Amino acid sequence: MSKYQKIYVLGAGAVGCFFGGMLARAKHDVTLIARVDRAEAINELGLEMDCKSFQEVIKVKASSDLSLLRDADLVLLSVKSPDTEKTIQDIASVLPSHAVILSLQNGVANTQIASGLISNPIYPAVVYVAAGMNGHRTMKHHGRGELLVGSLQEITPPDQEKLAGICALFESSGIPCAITAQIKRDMWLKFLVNCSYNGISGIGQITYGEMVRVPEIIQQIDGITHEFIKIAALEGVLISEAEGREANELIASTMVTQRSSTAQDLARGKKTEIDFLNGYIVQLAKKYGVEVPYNQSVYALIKMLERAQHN
Ligand SMILES: NC(=O)C1=CN([C@@H]2O[C@H](COP(=O)(O)OP(=O)(O)OC[C@H]3O[C@@H](n4cnc5c(N)ncnc54)[C@H](OP(=O)(O)O)[C@@H]3O)[C@@H](O)[C@H]2O)C=CC1
Ligand SMILES: CC(C)(CO)C(=O)C(=O)O
Repeated sequence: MSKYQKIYVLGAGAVGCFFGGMLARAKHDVTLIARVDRAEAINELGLEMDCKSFQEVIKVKASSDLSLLRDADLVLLSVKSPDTEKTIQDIASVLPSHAVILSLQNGVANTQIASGLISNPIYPAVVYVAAGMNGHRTMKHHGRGELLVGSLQEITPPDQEKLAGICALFESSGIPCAITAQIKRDMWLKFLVNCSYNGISGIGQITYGEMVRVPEIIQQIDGITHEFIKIAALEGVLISEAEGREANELIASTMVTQRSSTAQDLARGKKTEIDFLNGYIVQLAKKYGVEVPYNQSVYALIKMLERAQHN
């Protein structure tokens, strides 16, 4: 029997509904924590999973009540990065001390932010899935769906046991999940593709498949990647140009019809995660006295679009 009996998905958006839905489909005890309207819609009619390999309506509990987390064994943190701090503060007094948090978020800062605010064990996951929400109760899957999990510190035997339990839970639900001893590097490799694709997909509101048909966009991606690799090296993460190119190409070929989560935020008039993506690279570049004009341009353009929406 899994040690993670009570699972809460904190942030029932695209990623939360994909992974939470898969766990609920495999009959695990899952509650999606969502905004009120979404929770009502899912409780009333179920979560529709429009996946590459199946289309089903999944019966899963949903609520906007964070006090439910008092009996949590596992929390899948799937709010956007700008919401991490407040969300963790909101659950800090509720969550039992044994509950484990797994961050399913992009970027390389969330686990550290969260662990500074709560004493529960918290692990990062590197998430390769392409998903979006159509309305409140339909999750549209555009490709992949696998996880790498690890610890930002050296993996101790108790960490190993917790991470193995998490992998067993996901594997039992049809989600490939592996423990990696080099999670920092794996997070940076995923972070790279987010810097390459998310902003540009958002600016153009275009899919990855459409993006890579434009030679000038390929040049932009190459420029972003070149700068990114320099900054990663300064942060102690060595990624070769060939690895970077391969990581980028794999996204375009496995998630052809996806628009980035940043594009989805802009389309909804929501603040994006850009400060945690290209903006983070810009911030590090300032610290190291390095120029990153490609990342700076994407960052500035997303900031402009965000501001235009909020004026
Ligand atoms: N979409 C994708 O394909 C992928 C996304 N990711 C990453 O996963 C993370 C989640 O992304 P995604 O699922 O796309 O984001 P979404 O915006 O679709 O989902 C987040 C959801 O959490 C809700 N939320 C935030 N705070 C609370 C709260 N306190 N109580 C209840 N609900 C709350 C948000 O509501 P509201 O919008 O009203 O604030 C939103 O519905 C991000 O870090 C993203 O970068 C990683 C891989 C792929
Ligand atoms: C993998 C990818 C690029 C999928 O869309 C993603 O992480 C995102 O959109 O934020």
